[in-house]
Amino acid sequence: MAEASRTLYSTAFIPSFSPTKKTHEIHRHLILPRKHQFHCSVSASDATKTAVTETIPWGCEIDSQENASALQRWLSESGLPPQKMAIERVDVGERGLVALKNIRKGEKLLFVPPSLVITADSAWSCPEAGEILKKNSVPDWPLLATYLISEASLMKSSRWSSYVSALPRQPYSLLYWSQAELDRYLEASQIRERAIERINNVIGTYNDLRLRIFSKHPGLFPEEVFNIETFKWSFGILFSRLVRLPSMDEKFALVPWADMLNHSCDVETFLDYDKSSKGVVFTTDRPYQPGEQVFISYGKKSNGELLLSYGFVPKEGTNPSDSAELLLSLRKSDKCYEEKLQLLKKNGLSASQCFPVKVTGWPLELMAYAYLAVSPPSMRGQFEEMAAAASNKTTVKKDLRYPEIEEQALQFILDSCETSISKYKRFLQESGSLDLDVTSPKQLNRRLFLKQLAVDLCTSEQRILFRAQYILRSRLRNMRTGGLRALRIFDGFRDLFQ
Ligand SMILES: C[S@@+](CC[C@H](N)C(=O)[O-])C[C@H]1O[C@@H](n2cnc3c(N)ncnc32)[C@H](O)[C@@H]1O
Repeated sequence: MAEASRTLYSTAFIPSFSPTKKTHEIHRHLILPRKHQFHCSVSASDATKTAVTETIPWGCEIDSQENASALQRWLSESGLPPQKMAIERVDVGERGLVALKNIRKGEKLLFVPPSLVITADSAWSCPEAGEILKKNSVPDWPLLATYLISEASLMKSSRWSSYVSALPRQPYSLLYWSQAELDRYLEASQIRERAIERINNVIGTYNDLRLRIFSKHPGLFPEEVFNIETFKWSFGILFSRLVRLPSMDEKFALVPWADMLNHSCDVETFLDYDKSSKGVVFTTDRPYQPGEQVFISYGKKSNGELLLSYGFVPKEGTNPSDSAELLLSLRKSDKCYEEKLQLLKKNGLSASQCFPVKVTGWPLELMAYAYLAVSPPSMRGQFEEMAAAASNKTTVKKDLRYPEIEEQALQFILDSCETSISKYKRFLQESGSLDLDVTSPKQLNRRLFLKQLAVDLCTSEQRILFRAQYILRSRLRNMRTGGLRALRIFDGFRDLFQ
């Protein structure tokens, strides 16, 4: 868990946006107050999706060099200092920043001035609209989403016009997958649930704004402009480009130019505000030669999280922060089911809970949950401490040990792991052996592109679960053979005493 908080501190791009997420990740990002959320069904049918791309008049094709060059010109004219990088077409991420000169390890780059950064405090081209949102205490994420739509709709009369024109018209993220696509391709992965939750959050946020604000000021927020399709676009942009700047009071920001940097799992550097140079910078943690693409880290995220927010999956085995969510559930047949459930709820958990498993192991919370799930009624006195240790919201002692039920707990985790592996196996067998090395949906049709992403994700998650399965089986084998040996010795003693 300490790892999780450290991870989030160093996170540059911060897309997470799921207040009801059933996982052990600490939320440091802004989330909408629950009372402002509505539960709507996901309606992103194929037809809707086509409509999205057709009705969003802003932005460009994700690989457009022309719009990127115009952005570069406008930024230079608007105060961006001369750069050691330029936007170019790249192999990883379509467009990216490429070194023009030798860049040393430890060098500060970018220096984007605050005047070129979009935050919740930025001036609105239509100030009345901004004032109404602020009067209604709209939090940063929905405020920035509305700001982006408002500025985009003003086209050339917005000062951000060149920036908006260079943004992707359809950002890659699971927000743009239909319910049918999520069901078909991500059935085995817990990321499917997170995507549905996120889509519902975006729809709920939009509905809330519409009811509370837009419908009361139709002149300022006409539905032709402020609708669910445009909100999906603006949230897609925020999920894939918004950063939190630790040294700028943790402010959320869109940083033109800096947001052309792609992610690499091999680097750890992230964007921040540099008080001495008064600009947004990052410090390279490796050297680059002219022509090489320069990367930053979007944070220590699993492949599933990268797909969820950014729409890509790193190559198998290249992401040291990768994890697979393992779902554990209380058994309905458990005599103490209700009692255990109440204690879980008290600790913010539920009857089914996901825990992140890595190739290097699993969190102590997962083991505590497993102990609780298998403990007999005679251990009632320990239920409370087990439930508390299973939660990442408490600071209680987590490293619990109950030797009398350890074997059952490990078997319980193994069973859940194998149930999950069988789902991945089924999906991967049915999808055949795709290996298309796809970097752009333009190269292929959408169906194949999404399928390849899903195959890449499921292969990497399955690999992690295979590793967990191996460890669990070995431990159980050792326990059982150790137990047998002890029994045999005991039998020998018994013979002696008879
Ligand atoms: C902050 S933007 C980076 C600039 C982006 N390439 C562009 O042309 O606008 C994030 C998006 O870049 C792409 N991207 C970033 N890192 C990537 C990677 N390692 N592999 C594939 N795509 C990547 C994804 O489409 C992601 O949603």
